[in-house]
Amino acid sequence: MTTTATATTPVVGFDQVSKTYGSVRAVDGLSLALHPGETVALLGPNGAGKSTTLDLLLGLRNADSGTVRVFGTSPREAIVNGRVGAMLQSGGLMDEVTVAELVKLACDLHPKPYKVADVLARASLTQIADRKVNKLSGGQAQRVRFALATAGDSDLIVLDEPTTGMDVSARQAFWATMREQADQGRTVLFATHYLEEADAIADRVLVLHRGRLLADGTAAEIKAKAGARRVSFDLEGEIDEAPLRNLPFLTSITVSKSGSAAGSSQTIRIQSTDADATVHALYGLGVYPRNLEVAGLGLEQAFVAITAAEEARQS
Ligand SMILES: Nc1ncnc2c1ncn2[C@@H]1O[C@H](COP(=O)(O)OP(=O)(O)OP(=O)(O)O)[C@@H](O)[C@H]1O
Repeated sequence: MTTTATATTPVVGFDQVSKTYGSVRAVDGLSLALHPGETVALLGPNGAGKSTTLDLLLGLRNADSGTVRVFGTSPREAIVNGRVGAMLQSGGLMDEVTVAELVKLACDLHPKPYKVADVLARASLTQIADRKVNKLSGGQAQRVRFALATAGDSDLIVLDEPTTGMDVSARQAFWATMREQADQGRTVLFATHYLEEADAIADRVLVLHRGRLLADGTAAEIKAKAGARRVSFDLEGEIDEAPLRNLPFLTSITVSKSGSAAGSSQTIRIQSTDADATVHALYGLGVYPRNLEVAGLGLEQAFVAITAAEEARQS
C-alpha cells in the first residue's frame, strides 16, 4: 500500500463541486473530505446524486464547477497510479471470457496486482472460475465486480451499491473482506440503500439529498440529529384513536389492531420529538399502556425523518 497521503492530504477532496444534466442539478455545491482508514457510507434517496458523486470521484464525469482531488491529484491520475479500486453499480462485464480470464486481465492492468488465485478466493469465485461471465447469476456477477475492484493493492475502494443481488452469506463474506481492507488502513467509500449495512459497517455516514450534503457524522450522530424517538405500547379493548393522535410532540403514529378470542388489542407505534412528554401525556389520558418501550430511531428511520424534513422545508 502506498502511503503518500498525509494527514493533511485528504484521500478524497470535493470543493464546491456541481454537476448538472440539462436542467437536473445532480450534484450541487458539494464539499467534503475523506481521510485515510475511514469506512464511509453514502446514503440518499433515489436520484440524490450518489452515483454521480462516485462518477466524479472516479473521473468518469467532469464537474461543471468546483474541484475534485483524489490523494491530492486528479481522479484520473490517482486511478492510473493504481490507488483506486472501484466497483460500479452495473458496469458491463465482457461477455465471452471466463471469470478467471477477466480477473487476470484486471490484475494485469493494476500497477500493484494481487495473485489471481487470491483475488478469486477472496470474492468466493474459485468454484466458478472457468464459467463464462455472461452465464452468471446477478449475485455472482456482483462478486466478479467486487473481484475486479480488489485485483490490486489500492488505497481507496469505491463501491456503488455493492451487495445488491447478493445472498445473505455472500453479503456477509463481502463485508468481512471490506472490514479487513479498512483494518489495513484503506479508505472504503460505498453507496447503499441498505441502511442496516451502513449502520453496521460505516464509521462515517454521508446523507445526500438533491445533490447536497444533508448530514455527515457517525451513524449514532445521524440518529441523534433526527431528534426523534420511538414509543410503542399495547392497549387492550376498544380505544378512541383521536386523543392518541393529538398527543404532544408526536410526528407519526400507526395503530395496528389484533383481535383474539380474549378480546381486541392494538399496538401503537409513535415517533416523538419529546418522548418523555408524550408518554406523560399518554398516562394523562387515563389509558393503561402495556409493553411500553421507548427507543432511539434506527438509522433507517432517522434517514427517512431527516430527508422528509428537508423535503418539507424545501416545498
Ligand atoms: N446521464 C444522465 N442524464 C441525465 N440525467 C441524469 C443522468 N444521470 C443521472 N441523472 C439524474 O441526476 C440525478 C442524480 O442521479 P444519480 O444517479 O447520481 O442519483 P443516485 O443517488 O445514484 O440515485 P439511485 O439511488 O436511484 O441510484 C437524478 O435526478 C437523475 O435522474
